[in-house]
Amino acid sequence: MSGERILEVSDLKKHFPIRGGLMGGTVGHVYAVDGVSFHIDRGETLSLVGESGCGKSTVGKSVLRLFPLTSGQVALNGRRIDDMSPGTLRPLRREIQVIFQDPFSSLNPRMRVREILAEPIKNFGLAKDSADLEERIGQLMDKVRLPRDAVNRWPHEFSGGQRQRICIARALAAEPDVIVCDEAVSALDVSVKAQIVNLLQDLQAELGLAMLFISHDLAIVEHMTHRVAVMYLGKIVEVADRKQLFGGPRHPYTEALLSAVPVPMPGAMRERIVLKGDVPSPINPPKGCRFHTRCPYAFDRCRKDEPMLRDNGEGHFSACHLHDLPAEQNPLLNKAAPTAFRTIAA
Ligand SMILES: Nc1ncnc2c1ncn2[C@@H]1O[C@H](COP(=O)(O)OP(=O)(O)OP(=O)(O)O)[C@@H](O)[C@H]1O
Repeated sequence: MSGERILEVSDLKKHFPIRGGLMGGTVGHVYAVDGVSFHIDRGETLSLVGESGCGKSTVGKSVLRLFPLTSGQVALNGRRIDDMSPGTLRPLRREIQVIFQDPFSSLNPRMRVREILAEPIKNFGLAKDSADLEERIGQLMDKVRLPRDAVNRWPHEFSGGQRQRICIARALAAEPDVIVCDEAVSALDVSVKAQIVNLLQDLQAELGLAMLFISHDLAIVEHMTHRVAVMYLGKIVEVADRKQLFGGPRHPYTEALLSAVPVPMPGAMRERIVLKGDVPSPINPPKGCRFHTRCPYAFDRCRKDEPMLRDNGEGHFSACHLHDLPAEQNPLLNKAAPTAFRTIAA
């Protein structure tokens, strides 16, 4: 990785107003994203993981500026885009592209593949002439390993995996620096999933793309990411390098999430940690640490003070009061082996 910062997000908040009452006024807010910071460098993948409803997609949509932000900053290639007018932002949209989960609904059924790929090239004025346009379209098909003559076909003539390749080609057509993959492989069959992940990794290495990989599937993330950020109820609770995070989680929520990831080893299984209760509502998040209502290690302070995300060693960030206890009293540091690798005979 070059260390060239492509995307920088600082204290991002997105609160959706809840309308109600007789006059239809604002009666509350959904605190979907409530103070999230991260960065992604050229050639790097940051995966954003967490249970459904924790705010992952809202982070993705916020950095794509699909709606106005409540507060915070988003810098793309060093320029702030969070407060840009739609007109100023339009040409910069080339630099950040998205691949959504459902390749069936994200392609216009009335456009052939050629037109789908030509659209961003034309919109951003990237082709010199029609011969250049045609060559670019051909090269995009090569990049995603589809035959060039398939450009004359309609989206419904392709399988799910092939359609996702077309979505990737469309994202690449704009020559972006960063791609947001919002559950981009979640709807695909297992074998197709692996092929698309491999393709994304190859393209990243070839083009130096930065990737924000939004996923609830930790088994996929473990296979392909550089760093991981774990979200819970609108906040990032842990960020670390892939090996650090999977090898020794420093937040009880991450520890529980990892305990549910299957181990690719016959006869072995992880010691499963089942969290009590449901995820609280993002309309009225718990005071103190948002995770304390479900945390197996919660103590008094967790119910009162909100823990800050901070470096608890070697760039491994977590937001948990346990790290203020003496090491021998910190249950996260006193495992026989890190949860992710602890196996017990089946
Ligand atoms: N437009 C909206 N208006 C009101 N609330 C919203 C809106 N979009 C999302 N939310 C709420 O914000 C919270 C976070 O949603 P978000 O889709 O970002 O979560 P997620 O982690 O991506 O979950 P999933 O994987 O299920 O999509 C949820 O409680 C959701 O209901």
